[in-house]
Amino acid sequence: MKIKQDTRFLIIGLGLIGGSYAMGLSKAGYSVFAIDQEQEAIDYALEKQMIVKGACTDDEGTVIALIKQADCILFGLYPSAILPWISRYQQYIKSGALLSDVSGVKAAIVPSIQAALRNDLEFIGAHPMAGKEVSSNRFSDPSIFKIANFIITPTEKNSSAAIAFMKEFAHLLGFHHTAILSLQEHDRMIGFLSQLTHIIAVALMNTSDNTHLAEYTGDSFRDLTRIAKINEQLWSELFFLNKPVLLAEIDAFSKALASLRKALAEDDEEKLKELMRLSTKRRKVFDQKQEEHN
Ligand SMILES: O=C(O)C(=O)C[C@]1(C(=O)O)C=C[C@@H](O)C=C1
Repeated sequence: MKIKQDTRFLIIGLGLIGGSYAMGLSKAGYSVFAIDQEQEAIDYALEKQMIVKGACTDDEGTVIALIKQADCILFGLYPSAILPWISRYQQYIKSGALLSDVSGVKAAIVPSIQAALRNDLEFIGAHPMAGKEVSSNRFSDPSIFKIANFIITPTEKNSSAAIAFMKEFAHLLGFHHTAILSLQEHDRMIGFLSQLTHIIAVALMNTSDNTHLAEYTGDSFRDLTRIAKINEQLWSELFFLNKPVLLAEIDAFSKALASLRKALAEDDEEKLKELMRLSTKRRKVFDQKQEEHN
């Protein structure tokens, strides 16, 4: 299984990431097709030449025709919507096709998808670590992948050919770096790196009604709360699907916050400075690793 110039990609769900995949693949010369529940998303993708052909979910005849000719199907759907889609439509998928997703959680969804899939098809999880604080394919922009990491989460059900295909896919979309993680490693990593950060941004924004402070703010508040403008449907689903990991991360964060509070309340200047030196040291190592990466 290799990406060939005539490989036909079908994107299910033309949101920000689905749309950015479509745009990037089309720009690289591939034939991209799409299915979305909104006719408006299809029309926009056609107008911007992100896809060759598209179908709205209720146009059953065209949907089935597009599924039948696809070599690679990419789900830009919410995680919980993938399995029902597969149950309904896998009967039409071409034998040997590869399926993948963009979901921010893996252990809760990948094993059940793989178990439900026909034996002549293969599903491999993937997570593009890129996004914006807006949804809709109107904001599609494949340049968001340029500085981004791409994570592939194979299981024992995946072939080395499928892993190679996804690596090549990440390369052709311009991802900066590709990593391989198990489903559990992925979910532990994402619980801290992405989910806890969204929780903190929401909590910070909700600490008080701070909207009148817009005319005074500097970068610190702006940077820390950019992601507080959040899609509650998607993110509540992601949080519940990774609940034990996220609860543990929230507890660890609360502990870190409590030690800062304690040092301040007890006028323990040395402790306060020690905590700041620790964060500075860790952030410097993080910066260094990012630079080595670039
Ligand atoms: O940059 C943002 O707005 C993001 O939220 C991107 C982000 C992240 O948390 O870093 C969010 C979700 C994706 O699954 C991957 C990356």
